[in-house]
Amino acid sequence: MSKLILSSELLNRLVDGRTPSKDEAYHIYQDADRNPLELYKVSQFLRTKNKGTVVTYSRKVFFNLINLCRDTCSYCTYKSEPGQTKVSMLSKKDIITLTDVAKKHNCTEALFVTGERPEQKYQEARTWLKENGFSSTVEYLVEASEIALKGGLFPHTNAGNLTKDEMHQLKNTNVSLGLMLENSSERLSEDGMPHQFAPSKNPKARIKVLQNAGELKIPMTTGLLVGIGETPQELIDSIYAIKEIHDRYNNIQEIILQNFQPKIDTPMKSSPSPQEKYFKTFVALARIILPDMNIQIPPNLSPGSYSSFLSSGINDWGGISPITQDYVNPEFPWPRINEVDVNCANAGFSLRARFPVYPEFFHMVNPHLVEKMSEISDSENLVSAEYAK
Ligand SMILES: O=c1nc2n(C[C@H](O)[C@H](O)[C@H](O)CO)c3cc(O)ccc3cc-2c(=O)[nH]1
Ligand SMILES: C[C@H]1O[C@@H](n2cnc3c(N)ncnc32)[C@H](O)[C@@H]1O
Ligand code: MET
Ligand code: SF4
Repeated sequence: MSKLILSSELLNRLVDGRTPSKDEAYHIYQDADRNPLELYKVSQFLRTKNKGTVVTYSRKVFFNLINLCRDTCSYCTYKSEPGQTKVSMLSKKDIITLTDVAKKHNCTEALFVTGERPEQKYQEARTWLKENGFSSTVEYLVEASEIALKGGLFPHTNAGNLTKDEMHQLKNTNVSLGLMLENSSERLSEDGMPHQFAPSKNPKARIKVLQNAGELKIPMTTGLLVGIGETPQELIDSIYAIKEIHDRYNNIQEIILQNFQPKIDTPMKSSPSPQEKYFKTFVALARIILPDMNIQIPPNLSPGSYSSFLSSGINDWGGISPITQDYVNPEFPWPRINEVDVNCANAGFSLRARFPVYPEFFHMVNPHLVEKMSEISDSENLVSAEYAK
C-alpha cells in the first residue's frame, strides 16, 4: 500500500472540520502533487458531511448591461471599446424584453454585469447614460434591477468595485452581489502582470469592497481566477484572505473557482489554461479550508469533465442560462440543464435549482424579497429556507 501522505493527526483534524494552518495547506498542496486521491477523499467527505448529496445551480439570464470598462485586465475579452461591434448597452426596453423571455424559460436569477465605471473613461458612456435618463452606472443598475424584480426575477449584480453607498442602494432590489477577488496577491498588478492596467483589481481595494458588503450584511459571491500567473502559495493565501473576511462578517455565500481560458487578441493569448489536476487541487483545498462554504465551478469551462469535480468537493454549478450566452467566456456554451441533471445523478448527487442567494443567507436579505422568493419556491421546487440548517 502506498504511504499515507497526510499524517493521521492532521487527517483527524481535517475530517473534524478544523482548518489547517497556511503552512499545512501548502504542504497538503505539495503532497497532493504525488497523491491527489487522498486529498479528494477528505474534501469529498467534508462536502457530504456539510452539504449532503444535493448540488445546486441557478437558472439565470445574463444581462450584459454595459461592457465599456475603465480598466484593462490582460485576460478579458468581455470589455469592449467604443465603435467595436460587440459594444453592449441595454436600454430599459431591452431589459423588459429579456426579462419576459427569461420568465417564460423559468429563470429566477437576473445577473447584471458591467465593466468597471465606464463613465469615468468614456464620453460615449456618459452620453448614453444621460440620453437614457441615468446620471451614473449605479443609477442604471438600480433601475435595471427594479425592472427585473417587477418582472419576477431576482437580481444579482456584479459591476466591479462599488462604493458602500452604491451597494446600500442595490440592497433594496438585489438578493446578493458578486465581486471576484481574483487573487489576493499585489504581485499580479506589477509591470507585465495581468492586473497592471486594472487598478480595481488591487486586492486591497477588492477586500475593502467585500468588507463593506459585510458591514451592510449583503451576501456576497466572490472567487478566484485560477491560472493567471499566480503561484500555488498565492492561491492558498487568497483562499485564506476570503476566509478572514467570512470569519469576521459571515457574509461570503459562495466561492467561485474559475479556470482561466486564453482568448485570442489578448496579451494572455499564449498562456495555457490551468491543468485540471492543479485546478482540482485548489477546489479540494478550498473545501478543507472552508468546510461549510458553498463552492462553485462553472461547468461550461470544463466541458467533458465537469462532473469529475463532484468528487473533489464542489456543491454548486453557479448560474446556467437556458437563453443567454456567457458573455465573459462566449466560446464556452452552457451545458443543457437536463444533461447536468443526468451527470449529477450518475455520480450519486441530485441537482436542485436555487435562488441567487443561498437559504443560509436569507436572513440578510430585504424581507420583501424573501417573501417574494417564498411565493415561488414551492411551485418551482427551489431550495428554500427549510434547506438551511
Ligand atoms: O453567479 C455568479 N457568477 C459569476 N460569474 C460566473 C459566470 O456566471 C460564469 O459561470 C463564468 O463566466 C463561466 O464562464 C462570473 C464569472 C466571471 O468570469 C466574472 C464574474 C463573475 C461574477 C459572477 C457573479 O457575480 N455571480
Ligand atoms: C467576470 C469574471 O470573469 C472572469 N474572467 C475574465 N476573463 C476570463 C477568462 N479569460 N477566463 C476565465 N475567466 C475570466 C474574471 O474572474 C472576472 O472577474
Ligand atoms: C467581466 S468582469 C465583470 C465585472 C467587473 N468588471 C470585474 O471585473 O469585477
Ligand atoms: S475583467 Fe472586468 S475589470 Fe477587467 S477588463 Fe474585463 S470588464 Fe474590465
